[in-house]
Amino acid sequence: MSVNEQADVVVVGLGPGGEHVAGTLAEAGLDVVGVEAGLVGGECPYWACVPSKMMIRAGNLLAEAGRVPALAGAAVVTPDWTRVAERIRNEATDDWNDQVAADRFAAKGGRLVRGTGRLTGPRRVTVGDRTFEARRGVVLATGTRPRIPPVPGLEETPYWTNRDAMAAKELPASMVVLGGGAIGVELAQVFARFNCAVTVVEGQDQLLSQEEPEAGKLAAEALRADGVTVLTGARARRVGHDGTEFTVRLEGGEQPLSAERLLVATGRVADLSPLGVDSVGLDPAAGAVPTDGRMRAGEGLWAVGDIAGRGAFTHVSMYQAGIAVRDILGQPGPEADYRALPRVTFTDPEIGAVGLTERQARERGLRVRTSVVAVASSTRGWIHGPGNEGFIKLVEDADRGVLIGATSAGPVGGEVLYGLNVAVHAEVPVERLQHMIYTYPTFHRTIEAALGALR
Ligand SMILES: Cc1cc2nc3c(=O)[nH]c(=O)nc-3n(C[C@H](O)[C@H](O)[C@H](O)COP(=O)(O)OP(=O)(O)OC[C@H]3O[C@@H](n4cnc5c(N)ncnc54)[C@H](O)[C@@H]3O)c2cc1C
Ligand SMILES: NC(=O)c1ccc[n+]([C@@H]2O[C@H](COP(=O)([O-])OP(=O)(O)OC[C@H]3O[C@@H](n4cnc5c(N)ncnc54)[C@H](O)[C@@H]3O)[C@@H](O)[C@H]2O)c1
Repeated sequence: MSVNEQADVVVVGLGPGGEHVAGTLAEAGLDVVGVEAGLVGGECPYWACVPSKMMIRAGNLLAEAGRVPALAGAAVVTPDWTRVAERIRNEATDDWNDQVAADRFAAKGGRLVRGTGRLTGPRRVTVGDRTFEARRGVVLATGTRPRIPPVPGLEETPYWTNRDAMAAKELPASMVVLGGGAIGVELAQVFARFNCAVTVVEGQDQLLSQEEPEAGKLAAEALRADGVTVLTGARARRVGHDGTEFTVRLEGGEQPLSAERLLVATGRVADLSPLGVDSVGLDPAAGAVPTDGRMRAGEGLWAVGDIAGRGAFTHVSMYQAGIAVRDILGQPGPEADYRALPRVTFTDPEIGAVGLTERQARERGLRVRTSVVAVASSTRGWIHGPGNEGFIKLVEDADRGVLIGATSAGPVGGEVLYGLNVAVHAEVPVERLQHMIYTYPTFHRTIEAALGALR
């Protein structure tokens, strides 16, 4: 009979959230087992945030060079994807090898167990033929996988997900992107800037459908300026592949789209059933693990990151990890608060947002004042010239006189968002924001103009 192994805490999944929990608890002196089925570090460093932002950095350089003639003379650039692919392989992912991360965890005192973990009861995780009993409890941090929509024919084709796109040594000549959310728009723009003919097929009426309509419109204009064909309100009816080329037939469309590659970027799902959540009384068919403000999902059970369903972002997973760590160590601190949840889509222009959209605020029955001011109308935006597209949109709870949402789009729009993030998080009265000194001539001075334009 095998004897169960003991630990203080077992963390299942070592993406950004799980790695942070496991490493911090191990450093604090707990006996921590970290279970990882893939690479220590998870999606973000190997197939998501980091390599995609390296691609974007490269694409933005090309675009900036294209603005030289208007402002500074002449520039001839020759896009070469091999430089991007090499940087991702050599600098970002170590050729998709996680030894450095595994060693880092071991150096903190953690015990790495490679394999697929499964809950087999309260405080119990089984990995292959080993079962671990966690004295303090189990932390679930297994992230998400791409959601593949049930479009007839799609499953039988060699479609790409983000993983294939991040590992591409060469770019296809043409690509259809299914889904115009964060992944779809970021990668569509990069690929187009490296001369791939891209078509984005988005089911909703706007790109970035969870953001402000102005954000979706701006993203569409930016993509079109880079030569991307943007189809909104468009749904794939059937997908095929003849060994060389994809065909995508759209609902109501006559001519099918054809392309060398098809990237599916239609959201993410958490797979709770194989995780054995039913063994602790949770619903395996649910879309996420429900958690309280301390990231508790039950007795001796916590969940952090994408799997908690409160925003699929690395910064959310790290934030929740910090809260779970405090709770496990019995340390005081505030509970999770998502009022000022920030996100940035790293297109050019960057589109950052925090808190509620105008529509979400109105749906909550709030009395709302809003404003939208173009970055180009600010001194800095005007000086910047080509590439100055963008805007600040503010959403104010008029009864309380505080901002509850904002969008910052433009050059470094994600950085400019920071001030708005503070305002929403700390509930700084609009009246006080209006009487602050804003450095001249910065992009963020558009915030001052937008505060004055609230109606
Ligand atoms: C293309 C792309 C770009 C992105 N860009 C950004 C960005 O710029 N900024 C941002 O904030 N977010 C971005 N994201 C989202 C970000 O990658 C995720 O929110 C983040 O990785 C989630 O972290 P996590 O800890 O929840 O899980 P993950 O990173 O998904 O890691 C989960 C880990 O658990 C492991 N695992 C799963 N099941 C088991 C099991 N049963 N047993 C053991 N191990 C298991 C997996 O192998 C994986 O390593 C991007 C995502 C994509 C796809
Ligand atoms: N910069 C960032 O922070 C960043 C970048 C990439 C991804 N991410 C994270 O990863 C998550 C996943 O990204 P994503 O782009 O896959 O998801 P998403 O939810 O952001 O967007 C998916 C889009 O696909 C559309 N869609 C769904 N089914 C469709 C269909 N059958 N046909 C056409 N369109 C369809 C949706 O309407 C939606 O607009 C994001 O929600 C985000 O949390 C973050």
